Amino acid sequence: MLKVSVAKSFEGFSLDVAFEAPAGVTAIFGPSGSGKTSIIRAVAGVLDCDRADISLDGEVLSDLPPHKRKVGYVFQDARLFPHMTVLKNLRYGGTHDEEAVIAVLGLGALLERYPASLSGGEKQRVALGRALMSAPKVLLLDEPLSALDGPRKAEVLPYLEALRDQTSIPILYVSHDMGEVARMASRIVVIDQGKVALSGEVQDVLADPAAVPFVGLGAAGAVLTGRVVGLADDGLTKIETGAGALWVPGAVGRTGSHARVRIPAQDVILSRSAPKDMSALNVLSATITALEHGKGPGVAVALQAGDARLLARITKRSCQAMKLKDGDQVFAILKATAIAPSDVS
Ligand SMILES: Nc1ncnc2c1ncn2[C@@H]1O[C@H](COP(=O)(O)OP(=O)(O)OP(=O)(O)O)[C@@H](O)[C@H]1O
Repeated sequence: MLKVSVAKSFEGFSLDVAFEAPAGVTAIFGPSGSGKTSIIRAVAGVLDCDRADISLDGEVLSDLPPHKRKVGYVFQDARLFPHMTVLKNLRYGGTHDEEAVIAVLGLGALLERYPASLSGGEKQRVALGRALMSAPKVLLLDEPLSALDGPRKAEVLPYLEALRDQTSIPILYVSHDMGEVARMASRIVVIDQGKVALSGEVQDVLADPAAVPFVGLGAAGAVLTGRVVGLADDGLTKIETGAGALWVPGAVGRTGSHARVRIPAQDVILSRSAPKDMSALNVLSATITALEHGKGPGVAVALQAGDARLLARITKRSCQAMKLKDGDQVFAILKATAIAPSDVS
């Protein structure tokens, strides 16, 4: 377990946060300038803090200089040495588990190449490999995909997921992109103006109506976990989740594999009665557990569907017309095509 408690004042900005990150991915999410990079720099030991209590499995890191902390740090840009081959860049980090690292990041065919000949996604994979070969006990990823375009991101994400699944160290993952967070992270720490606004399991935090003001309307929404049942002839995949069965577009994973599906709050429609003669394929029976009226025209509606939580964002007008209140039974309707392939993993 990584325990972080740090404070630092700059002119006009002060950071004061405390959170814990177990093995696996903890996302550090927040708007630009909220203090995410400062947190990462504090853990790495390169920010001179006013207060720093950082420990890993009981061992105090904050007293150690950066090179003794055993942290791997990957930045937005790969920062590779241009005059060294990929292999030499990797070995600059160390030689820990070299074969396994090269395999998990798919670097075998790139080893003799120089950074100038690599795509942005390939460079980031090398930067990840270099960090891993130093045998880190903590991995710090500061927006590792933000400099990449959509297709490059999509190319690197599966490698990041494989890395996540094969390592058992805490990974702090800074990102602005909730789709990425929902895919990669099991926990999230939401930072707002240098403070922890919310933290916890991704499923719980994102389905919490109180998260909407912090994560933004577009990012709010549930993350459901489930198992792939199979691909139908018409190109839709069935996923059995705690909230019920969902149909999502395209071929998604092997039958029996684990899947996560992000359901953005703004893509959920509510109905009092079971819809008939309607094109939407995904209709989940749910109970309202909370209603949070925003400052604008919207209401965030928290729902319990089976053993999963969902979040819907509807208008105040609809909420009044339907007379919705806590404890009401409703149907949550989700159009299959609204589930983007990148939101399923
Ligand atoms: N060395 C410094 N001197 C003065 N102010 C600083 C310094 N480092 C960071 N800050 C300020 O601290 C605040 C938080 O910066 P930080 O880079 O941690 O935010 P962030 O959430 O990572 O932002 P972004 O998403 O844009 O990278 C900003 O207002 C920034 O200007």
